[in-house]
Amino acid sequence: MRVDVVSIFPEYLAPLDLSLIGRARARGVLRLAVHDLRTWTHDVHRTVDDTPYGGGPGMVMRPEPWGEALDALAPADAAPPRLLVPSPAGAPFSQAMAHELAAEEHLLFACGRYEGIDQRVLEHAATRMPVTEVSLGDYVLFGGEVAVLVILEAVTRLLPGVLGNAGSLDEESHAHGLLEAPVYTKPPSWRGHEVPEILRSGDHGRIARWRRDEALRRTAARRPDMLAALGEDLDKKDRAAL
Ligand SMILES: NC(=S)c1ccno1
Repeated sequence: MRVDVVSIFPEYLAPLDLSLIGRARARGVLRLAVHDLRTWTHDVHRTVDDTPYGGGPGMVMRPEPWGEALDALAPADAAPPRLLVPSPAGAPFSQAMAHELAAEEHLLFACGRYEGIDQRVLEHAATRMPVTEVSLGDYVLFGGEVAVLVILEAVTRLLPGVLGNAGSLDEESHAHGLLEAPVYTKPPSWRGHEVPEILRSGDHGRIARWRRDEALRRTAARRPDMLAALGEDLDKKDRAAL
């Protein structure tokens, strides 16, 4: 997978050199490049923003640098990337979207700052590539860079060969519409707290059932919306756990 990130603070993306993402890059599983938007400015002050039409507080990111950046990174003679623009006004990011993005060949992230990017940049981009405004949640950040770190971590870990134990993906939260069950390791007793006996029984059938029941109970308590979405997918044993 190829990923390009455009930002006025490329150093914000430095964590993408670390840990499992850094290793995926070193192995060529992820070909990632971070670009400074000011590369595509031409004035002495390398200006990327201006006052908003219609008045109001703050500044808006000018369309010209963005237009040239997208022309350079998504040339008309190449397969178009999927353009992702982190924004509080975006569609909610989810594990399902992470899986969708993990199947893409080329992702292009545009990190907005100030009051945002001139809307015509997204409108023009949409004439030649898929554009998705995406939100991590109902809150406002200084810009899109932190959201890119989160999204890229969620996506990269789904790429083949990145996680040492791909089985981890099967039981984790949101893998099958439920929150994951609690996990335990040695010692069996710790400060008066015991590991559930079932997990030390060696009975893998009963252990699997216990984990499913715990996941159902946790989901019912913390995310009833997720449980409701499962609807008919719950069988009699599932309903008995609730
Ligand atoms: N909620 C998100 S993703 C965001 C981006 C910029 N500000 O908030």
